[in-house]
Amino acid sequence: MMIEMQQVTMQFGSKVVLKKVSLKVQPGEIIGLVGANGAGKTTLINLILGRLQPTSGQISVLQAAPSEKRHFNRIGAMLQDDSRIARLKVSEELTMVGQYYQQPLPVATLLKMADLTEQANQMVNQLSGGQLRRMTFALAMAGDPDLIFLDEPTVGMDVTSRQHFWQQIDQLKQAGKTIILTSHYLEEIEKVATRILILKDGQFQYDGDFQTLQQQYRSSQIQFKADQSMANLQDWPEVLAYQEHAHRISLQVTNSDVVLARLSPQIGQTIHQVQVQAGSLTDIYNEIMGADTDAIINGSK
Ligand SMILES: Nc1ncnc2c1ncn2[C@@H]1O[C@H](COP(=O)(O)OP(=O)(O)OP(=O)(O)O)[C@@H](O)[C@H]1O
Repeated sequence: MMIEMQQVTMQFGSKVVLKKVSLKVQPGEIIGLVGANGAGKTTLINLILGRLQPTSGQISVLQAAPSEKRHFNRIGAMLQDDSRIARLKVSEELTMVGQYYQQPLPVATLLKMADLTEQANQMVNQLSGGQLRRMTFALAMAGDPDLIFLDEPTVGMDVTSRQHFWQQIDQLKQAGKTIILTSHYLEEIEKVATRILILKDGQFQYDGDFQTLQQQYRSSQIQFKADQSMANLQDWPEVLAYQEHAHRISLQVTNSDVVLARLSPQIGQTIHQVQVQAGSLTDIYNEIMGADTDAIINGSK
């Protein structure tokens, strides 16, 4: 077992962030931890890393206490803060940090993984925001860890860097590493995670794989061409969102069977080219979070 949490509660003063949360993580799992700002994702990671003590409950990591010293060689964490060490070049900092580990990855490998080969001789404090994020990734990987934490890893990365980053994560996945990651880019989580945890109101509202989540919520997208506006569809209880653009109507629905059955007399008459797509993690997330998450994610709302 890589991680075991039993009935963990975390309070800051009177604010309860996690309520009796239990979690078991097996080797090779890629856990996508999602939830609104302030849901407690970083707090959960900090507890597992031993950077915070729970108010109550037990946590074990690699069969020992989270703060156990020997974890240093097996755990890598890319947290939200990027630290800049002035007066060191990228390759120098990676060499220096590598010396602390028993089995460091070669600097050239780290540079490749983080797509920083071209910046190897650049000063760390002169890297751009996205480059610095990649540097933080390289530093997290320096000891070739088995258990990897990635807290909003792709924030600030451009499109190409982001793609390169997820390719690396895919390789780590193939290599059997265990990864816990948070991201507000849910399409990224959907692709890479073998298990999704949705944190809301201090507990996991969902814990399982994406396919099961899709079946459970049956949230889907229906798109079609219509001869006229059909804004009245917004009143149907199964319709979560309605969009119309140049006679193309797009619906996010809770149960596509019900909606299609009701639309069926019009299909081929006033409705054409019907397409149905299973819901994305973003659709399902919106459904779970309900109306109180207008702020969300990816600017999709
Ligand atoms: N050291 C602390 N002292 C007091 N409150 C804290 C502390 N750390 C976190 N909190 C509070 O705990 C809650 C959870 O914070 P946390 O950073 O874990 O959320 P998150 O899910 O990671 O959010 P985000 O998506 O914004 O990163 C927030 O309300 C936050 O204000």
